[in-house]
Amino acid sequence: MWRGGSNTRTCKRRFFSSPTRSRHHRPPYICRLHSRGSQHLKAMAEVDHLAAERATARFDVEEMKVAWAGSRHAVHVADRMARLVASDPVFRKDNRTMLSRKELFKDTLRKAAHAWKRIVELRLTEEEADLLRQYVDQPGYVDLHWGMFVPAIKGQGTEEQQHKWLPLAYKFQIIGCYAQTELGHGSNVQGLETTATFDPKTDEFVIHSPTLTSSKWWPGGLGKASTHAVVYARLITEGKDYGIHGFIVQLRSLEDHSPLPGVTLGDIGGKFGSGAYNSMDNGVLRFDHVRIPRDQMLMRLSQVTREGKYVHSNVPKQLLYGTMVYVRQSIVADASKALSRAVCIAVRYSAVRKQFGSQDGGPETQVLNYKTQQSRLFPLLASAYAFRFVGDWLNWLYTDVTQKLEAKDFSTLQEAHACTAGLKAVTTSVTADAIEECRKLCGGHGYLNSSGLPELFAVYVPACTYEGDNVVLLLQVARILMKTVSQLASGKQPVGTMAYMGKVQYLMQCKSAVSSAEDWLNPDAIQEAFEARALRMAVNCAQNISQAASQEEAAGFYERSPDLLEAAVAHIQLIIVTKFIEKVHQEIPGHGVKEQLQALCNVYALYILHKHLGDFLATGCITPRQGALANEQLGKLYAQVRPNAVALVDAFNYTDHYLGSVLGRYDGDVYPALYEEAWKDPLNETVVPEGYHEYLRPLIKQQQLKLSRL
Ligand SMILES: CCCCCCCCCCCCC/C=C/C(=O)SCCNC(=O)CCNC(=O)[C@H](O)C(C)(C)COP(=O)(O)OP(=O)(O)OC[C@H]1O[C@@H](n2cnc3c(N)ncnc32)[C@H](O)[C@@H]1OP(=O)(O)O
Ligand SMILES: Cc1cc2nc3c(=O)[nH]c(=O)nc-3n(C[C@H](O)[C@H](O)[C@H](O)COP(=O)(O)OP(=O)(O)OC[C@H]3O[C@@H](n4cnc5c(N)ncnc54)[C@H](O)[C@@H]3O)c2cc1C
Repeated sequence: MWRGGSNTRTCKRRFFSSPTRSRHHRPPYICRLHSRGSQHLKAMAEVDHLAAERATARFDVEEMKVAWAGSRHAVHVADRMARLVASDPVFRKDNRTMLSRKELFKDTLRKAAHAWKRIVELRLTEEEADLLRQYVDQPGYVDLHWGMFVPAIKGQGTEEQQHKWLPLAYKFQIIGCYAQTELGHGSNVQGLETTATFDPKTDEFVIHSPTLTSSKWWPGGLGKASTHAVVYARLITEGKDYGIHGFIVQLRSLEDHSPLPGVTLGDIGGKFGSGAYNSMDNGVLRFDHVRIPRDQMLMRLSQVTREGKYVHSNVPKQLLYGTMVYVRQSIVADASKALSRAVCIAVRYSAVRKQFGSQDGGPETQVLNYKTQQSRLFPLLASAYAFRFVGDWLNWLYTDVTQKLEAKDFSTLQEAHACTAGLKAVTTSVTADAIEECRKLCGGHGYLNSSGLPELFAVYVPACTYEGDNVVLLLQVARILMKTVSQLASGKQPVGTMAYMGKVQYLMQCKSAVSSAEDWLNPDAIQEAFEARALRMAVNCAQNISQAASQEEAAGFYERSPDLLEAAVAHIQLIIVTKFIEKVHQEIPGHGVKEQLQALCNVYALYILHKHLGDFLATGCITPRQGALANEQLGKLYAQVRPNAVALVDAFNYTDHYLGSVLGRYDGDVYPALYEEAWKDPLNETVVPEGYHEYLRPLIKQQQLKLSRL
């Protein structure tokens, strides 16, 4: 219907020699087809191409929305904020990938200012304001201002410092960022080089970048927007280096935004993908003996007295890393958002897209009906739900640990570190790979910017690196696992998410009782297999490290680090599976909702088991036959998910604006939208492209001349 080949050919001839034309003077063929497209769009606007899919759902979608969002209130607020953003033309984002870097950055400033205006005008609550910013969906300096600068002051500043700085930040009288990473060091925080030397004569710190590699490099919001930063630097007083501490440093004038004396700063340059994270002004910063008052050192954890004496409060020094722990837990929640967006696009489009299957001109097969499509897509759908629930749990853990820390109980600090680091690493790696898989699941159209997937990938993929490189974070988890295994012999009972290791005698020798595919639907069977696999992998690593008797323990750890990574992943996957099982055990209202979540939980667990079958077999937790039965059950579960798939992504409750994808439209009317979108590209502003007269015409003429001479 839309393959108007003959029209196109005629018109191309007609305009071959015409000069460039603006979009407002479209050639008739474009206008004709285009207006047909618009009319069609209008006529079809009320047609729901996915209605048949929605009709097959065997559960109450509205109640699933509640299960996904966490409460009826959460659904309501999110819905209101999403619509507020979607209906406001300032928040338009469909042209983002076509903007130059400068235009994109200015657009980000405009959106941030407009969002703030709306927040103030409408007197939005903190919860509403956070959601509004989320739905604006454009990385920018505000993410770092609210996400790291404010939390760093809250977590590491004294009451007095909070009292002074937070009201300024809350009202945007200052804009802040988090300046930790340097050109030479990011992962190794203790290796940072920037210095903060106390000068008792003036009661000031002198902040200095002694080398090129000590230049701050990467902080978001630093390049162009921030007036202030929390800067991490080596504290030197009385001639002694006391290691890394945080300092509030003003960078730019509050009058004209020019850098203060001794401060050199700018943007570090374009990043991966069009649009995407280029809206963020990641920056470079150097200090040349910049002086700040002593009371701008964040002094909650340790202090420097007027005389220059260093005093460390009686708290673990790792509390300095508290802001990173906070952000890592929020990144897990973000993973489920990014993953669910990609999956929503791929599921809806797979239900619309048809290929093959008809020999006689009858209807073709929806690609969602292909078993291969299901086996690639449904585990990702299940993972989105799994990450959502483990994210909620992690948020609870973080809040609980924070309350304990307030009461000077540091016993759960290690648990918080291991869970935030490990879950951040696993969920971001899976999500980044899954977005790319969703792009492939959408075939050629997935590669178009208008599918929304390239930009989502480009925005998301640095999450595998920022807030801690995923490998570095998993090695932290592995270290804690090794410590826990080594303590088992002394009878110390592990707690929290490590508690299962206390069942070492049983888990090291247990054999799975599964004898049919259905047996794998028993959560106890799944739990036991995952616990045994994780523990056996950790114990194997510990034995291998200790057997390298000639080596220091650290050298053994280094040698075995690839295996340790896998052991850490197994432990984290166990946590995700456990939290999903616990969620499904709760009372969940709504017709069919619990059954669907149960099915997704089983898909998630059995998919991981299938994917990592080598681990399960090598550690002897299950037999090859039991592995085959798990795969058989997985196939049955996919068939169960199939009629519910579209409704399961509808439950994410995303507006078309937030999804930003012509393939993921709620109404499934994909083709006219794709067609319409193509004409918006700046390259289509003229029929004859710029450069034709300089390069194409002479080339063609030259060839014609050569041919005519033959
Ligand atoms: C819908 C889509 C949306 C997408 C999202 C939109 C955009 C959102 C915006 C996001 C913006 C992102 C901005 C990014 C910001 C940043 O990246 S900030 C910089 C982050 N940097 C890092 O994360 C650095 C990583 N490195 C470290 O954390 C540390 O260097 C290290 C690797 C942990 C090592 O630390 P070190 O001090 O050298 O210690 P170790 O010797 O390894 O360990 C000593 C003991 O300390 C314990 N420990 C380590 N860390 C912690 C911690 N955080 N909390 C508690 N305890 C910790 C460790 O276990 C050791 O314990 P013991 O063995 O008992 O001694
Ligand atoms: C988009 C983006 C935004 C950012 N925003 C900020 C910000 O706002 N503020 C800020 O301070 N920083 C920010 N960062 C910096 C970020 O935190 C660091 O890039 C990150 O912590 C990784 O450190 P690195 O770059 O030093 O990587 P490296 O450590 O140099 O990593 C390079 C490679 O070495 C490997 N590696 C490193 N150490 C080990 C080890 N011990 N064992 C095995 N392998 C190892 C890594 O796995 C990786 O493969 C941002 C980065 C990005 C990409």
